[in-house]
Amino acid sequence: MTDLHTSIDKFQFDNVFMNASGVRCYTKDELDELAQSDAGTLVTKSATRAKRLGNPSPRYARLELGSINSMGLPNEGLEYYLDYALNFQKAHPDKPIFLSVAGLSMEENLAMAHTIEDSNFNGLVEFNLSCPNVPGKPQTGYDFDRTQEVLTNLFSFFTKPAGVKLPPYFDLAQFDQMAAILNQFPLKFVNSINSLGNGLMIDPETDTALIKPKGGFGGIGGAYAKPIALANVRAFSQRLDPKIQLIGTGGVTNGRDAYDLILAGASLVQVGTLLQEEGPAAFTRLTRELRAVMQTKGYSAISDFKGQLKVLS
Ligand SMILES: O=C1NC(=O)NC(C(=O)O)N1
Repeated sequence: MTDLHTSIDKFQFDNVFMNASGVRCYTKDELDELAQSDAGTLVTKSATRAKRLGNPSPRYARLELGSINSMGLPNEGLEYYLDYALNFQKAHPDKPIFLSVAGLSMEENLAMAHTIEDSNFNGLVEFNLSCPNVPGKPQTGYDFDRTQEVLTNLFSFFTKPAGVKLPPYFDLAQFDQMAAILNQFPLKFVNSINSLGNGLMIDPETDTALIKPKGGFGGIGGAYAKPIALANVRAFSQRLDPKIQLIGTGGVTNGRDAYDLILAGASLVQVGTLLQEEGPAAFTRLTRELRAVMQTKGYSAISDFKGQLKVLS
């Protein structure tokens, strides 16, 4: 029987699949649905200190090969998700979960990190450095000096297990530069990628941008993202200290897509657009399909093929 068990640092998960932050994880009810699904764990919607309404609708649209979104970090505020996480870990001590935070400033990120550090949260924290959709706010992950500064300040006091959610990079020199920064810090994981920032799609009937915020600019997810996600996971798995594990996010529509992210080096696989469109039952299908691919290949465990992408010699 194929085993989908995986781990990050000391944390064990009985299944490689989980949601991508922002998808079906805004409310306690949505989070409970994820917890009851076949997913191995879950991550909360990226939190800001205070509750946010986010951008005006329409702010999400399904596309032929994925999705476009400019949600603008709508969320219930950090306390809401921290409260959920503390209750969850009491009820499910054997199921570690992820808490995602996305401060709109250095001060906000550090303030939220202090709140979490001072709490009894015993899961993993995902610092989102890559939201592309807050008007006027650049993606921290594209500013190397700022990233260095945020992580330096953060790890001057933060001791809980943490990682970062990165935007996609498209230049090998950027992989080198970013990996050199990330390797300086006690990160447990790097999650690549967030949506392909600031795409644009058009309604053919009305010649109008599909979504309202930012003149129609928004993050692109789904099948469009797969080759970029594979490259980013692979590039960082080749450059990061082995202590820093990869989470692969982007373009997962079936078991083979998940298998490919694991081949590229991912220890966990996050699902966004597909989960948004198919619901938590997607995890049951993905699990079945990944097991089938593994069986075909003669693998019985994730470790049999993780990071084993071959190249032409
Ligand atoms: O980090 C994010 N990535 C996205 O694609 N969208 C959300 C958002 O807009 O809140 N945030």
